[in-house]
Amino acid sequence: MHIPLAEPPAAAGAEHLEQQQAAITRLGHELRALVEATVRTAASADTLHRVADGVRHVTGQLTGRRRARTEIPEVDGFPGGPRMYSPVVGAGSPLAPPVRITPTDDGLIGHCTLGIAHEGPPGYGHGGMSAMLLDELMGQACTAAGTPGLTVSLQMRYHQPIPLETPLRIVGRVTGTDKRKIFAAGTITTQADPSTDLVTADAVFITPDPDRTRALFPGLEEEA
Ligand SMILES: CCCCCCCCCCCC(=O)SCCNC(=O)CCNC(=O)[C@H](O)C(C)(C)COP(=O)(O)OP(=O)(O)OC[C@H]1O[C@@H](n2cnc3c(N)ncnc32)[C@H](O)[C@@H]1OP(=O)(O)O
Repeated sequence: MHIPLAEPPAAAGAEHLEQQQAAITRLGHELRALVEATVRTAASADTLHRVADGVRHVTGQLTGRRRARTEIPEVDGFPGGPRMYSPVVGAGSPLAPPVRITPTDDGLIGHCTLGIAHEGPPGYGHGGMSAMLLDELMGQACTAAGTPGLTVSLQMRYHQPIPLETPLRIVGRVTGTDKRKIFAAGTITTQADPSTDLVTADAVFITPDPDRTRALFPGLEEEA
């Protein structure tokens, strides 16, 4: 089964889409600022209770239709398009750094800075965050190469701790294919010193067969 990559939006509706994405991006930015303030604050218990009440009030304003679990958001393109709520690249997700990705001749490069909210050892990034960053970059590299797949194996090697609040460079590239299997490799370095690998990874992705693809992604089936 050929999995069609997401098309760019048609001109009609593109303006609405851009406005929606801009609003989602703005809310994501403010939510990340809230998360950052939350994990750094030394505010008193009274202040924390007052803020919690305020946040509960704000959350109550996000009413209306809720997206179903397998529904692909109208602001997204899947696979190969924007993922506004991805915990890695989603501008609208308070969980995401978010990573900004650009294509290269050999794969993809991502840029991001991890904050205290992504801390593992004090002052350094959580190992699970590194795995998430590399899984995403390698997965997106598979899609960019025209062979989208799901991760079935992820081998991580942690050489040095990832410094927080330091611009990072994440590389993902496809190294080979074998029928439905796609092999990929990735590295994390700082932007200042791209020749010193801090974390490296190898992964295997598999393009699901047609029946599995339809079962896993009913939203993709409707679009295709
Ligand atoms: C549409 C995409 C959108 C892609 C969208 C991308 C979004 C990016 C998101 C980031 C990445 C993720 O988080 S992905 C989420 C985390 N991953 C997952 O949840 C995947 C869970 N796994 C699965 O659902 C399943 O394993 C599938 C559907 C991926 C594959 O199942 P299957 O189709 O039954 O495959 P199966 O027959 O078992 O295996 C096919 C071939 O691969 C080999 N194989 C199986 N496992 C491994 C393995 N660990 N290492 C090496 N090789 C393996 C088998 O021996 C066989 O080789 P041979 O006999 O043919 O030689």
